[in-house]
Amino acid sequence: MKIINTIAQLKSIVHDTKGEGKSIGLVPTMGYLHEGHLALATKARGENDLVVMSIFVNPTQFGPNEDFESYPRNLERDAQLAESVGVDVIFAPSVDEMYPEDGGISIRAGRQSEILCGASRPGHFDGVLQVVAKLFHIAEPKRVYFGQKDAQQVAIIQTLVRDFNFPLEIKTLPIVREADGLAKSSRNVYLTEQERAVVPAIFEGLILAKEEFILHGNATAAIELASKHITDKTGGVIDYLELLSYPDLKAVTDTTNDFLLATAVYIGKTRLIDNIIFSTKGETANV
Ligand SMILES: Nc1ncnc2c1ncn2[C@@H]1O[C@H](COP(=O)(O)OP(=O)(O)OP(=O)(O)O)[C@@H](O)[C@H]1O
Ligand SMILES: CC(C)(CO)[C@@H](O)C(=O)[O-]
Ligand code: BAL
Repeated sequence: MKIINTIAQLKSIVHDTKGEGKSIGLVPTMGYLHEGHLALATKARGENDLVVMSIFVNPTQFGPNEDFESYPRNLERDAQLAESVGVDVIFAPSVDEMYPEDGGISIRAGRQSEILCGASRPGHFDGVLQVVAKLFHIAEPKRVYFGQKDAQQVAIIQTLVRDFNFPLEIKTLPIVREADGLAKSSRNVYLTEQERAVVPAIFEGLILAKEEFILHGNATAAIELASKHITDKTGGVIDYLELLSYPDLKAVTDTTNDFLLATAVYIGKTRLIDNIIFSTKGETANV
């Protein structure tokens, strides 16, 4: 496995790979890898000739009071894990390599970014689109792999690919969870032992809400049930807990087929997100 830091190095590898008629799978990450990331890489390994994983904590998607500086980083550990699942190339550029000067051109995410995480993190999805658009151009992947844990991110990137005609396929994988249901996240390392013990209640709350909604069709009651469960059990502060149609992220109607039940919860200073995507019959939907 190669670890490279410059765009020129990656472009050269891409040029050679494409010249041989081989396919490239891209797994964009911010590093500090866990089984969620490794599931994406494993899937990519099975479907592409060359697997490129980017590891880049992208400053343009963090707000001024967010955790850009403290976000966990450990390239050595990440490299071992990535190699163990067959990643061929880690692309780990510096901030200067990706953004050579201030005041360049940015992308503005559309309607789907005005709600959920986009409402509490203004500009976040503009930054995500900026970096993924660059990665798509640099790595020229045939397939790009994202986790459903960031369901709003997937929906917005699908819109980017459609509206800007990127010649690639977005592949989405289900959320990988700890044994007690907590969604795996690099930010879980921020949790104290006491916080870690109570956070499975976030997923429990989502399940309660989903079951309530499937049984009675009352979104407000479902959300109240989940909010109460999560607040009572974790002592956290709910940033949002909403039921929307997926992937268009609009208010649900009688004709909605796939639902996104999504939440963000502050546990102390740590902001955790989780969601369930399901169909009218309650089955987990393919996204
Ligand atoms: N538990 C998970 N299951 C499946 N995919 C995941 C999971 N966690 C992250 N991913 C996916 O991995 C990719 C990289 O995500 P990222 O590096 O931000 O990891 P993360 O653990 O979500 O970090 P954090 O939530 O702390 O920002 C994204 O496509 C994301 O959706
Ligand atoms: C897609 C991504 C790597 C862009 O920085 C990031 O938002 C993430 O890790 O989900
Ligand atoms: N996976 C989402 C990246 C972020 O929180 O900025």
